[in-house]
Amino acid sequence: MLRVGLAGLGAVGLEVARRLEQGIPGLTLAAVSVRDVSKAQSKVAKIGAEIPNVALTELPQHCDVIVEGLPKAPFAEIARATIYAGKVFMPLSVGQLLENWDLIDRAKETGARILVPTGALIGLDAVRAAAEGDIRSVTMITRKPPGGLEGAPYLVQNNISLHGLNEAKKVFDGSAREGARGFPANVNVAAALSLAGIGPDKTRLQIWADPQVTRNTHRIEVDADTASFSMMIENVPSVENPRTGKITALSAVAMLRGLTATLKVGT
Ligand SMILES: NC(=O)C1=CN([C@@H]2O[C@H](COP(=O)(O)OP(=O)(O)OC[C@H]3O[C@@H](n4cnc5c(N)ncnc54)[C@H](OP(=O)(O)O)[C@@H]3O)[C@@H](O)[C@H]2O)C=CC1
Ligand SMILES: O=C([O-])CC(=O)C(=O)O
Repeated sequence: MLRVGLAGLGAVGLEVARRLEQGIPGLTLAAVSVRDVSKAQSKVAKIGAEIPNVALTELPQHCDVIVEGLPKAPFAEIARATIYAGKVFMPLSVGQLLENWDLIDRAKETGARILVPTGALIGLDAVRAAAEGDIRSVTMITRKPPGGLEGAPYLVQNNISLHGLNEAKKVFDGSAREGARGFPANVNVAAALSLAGIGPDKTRLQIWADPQVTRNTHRIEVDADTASFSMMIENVPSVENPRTGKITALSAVAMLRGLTATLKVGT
């Protein structure tokens, strides 16, 4: 059995916990790291009773695989602990991976693996395949309800107000790296896309605050020597955190399942 640990039990962590509790062949929920055990326990009864709640830095001692579903601030703590311990690290705060890039070299030394789920996005299988050839351009266009973008550092730093918006407004146009830095709770998907394709500096990103949309919408356009493709996903917001699409947690579950599956489909 592979022992899974969950760092954070919000929209991502709680759903992954529920699915593990229901049973996934070859995987067991071994430990969690949460701030409020009683809050977690009201949703997954075994937490704190049979499943230990431990400090973030201790989680890797109890587990083979860690799924990270934290805000930006504690990311580095769990990422470092997991990678230094040579375990499998599955981050959802992918933008923070770009900010802690030294961890890739450290993982090569310790034997750790960093597996990034497709998350709230689509089509990273095709982008990875195209990257084996020559990709000319990758562009992502994200549309979110203005409320979902409120408080983003880029908006604050540039005095961009979304108050009373009644038509779509482009609030960012730049590289995936700059976008992930300026909107750390909003476009981890752009960081993942960039890692699958041509990197965070060449991947272009537009972010629109759009009062007409109720779902977080991401469109990808890729031009490569092997194929040109465009794909769009409209994410249903999760109950625990409306900024996070429901499919994000399920993407991590699908990736976990793939760790032990006999038959695995997709690149
Ligand atoms: N890659 C992708 O496609 C996507 C990535 N994301 C990203 O994934 C991450 C998780 O998202 P989501 O689940 O919605 O986030 P939530 O805000 O719903 O949950 C975060 C969880 O982390 C807990 N937490 C905060 N600080 C600590 C700490 N120091 N130790 C332990 N637990 C802590 C919170 O606890 P408490 O409730 O007590 O504060 C909460 O349970 C975010 O960075 C988000 O931006 C989101 C969507 C798509
Ligand atoms: O859920 C989404 O649509 C994407 C998201 O928040 C992120 O990438 O951080």
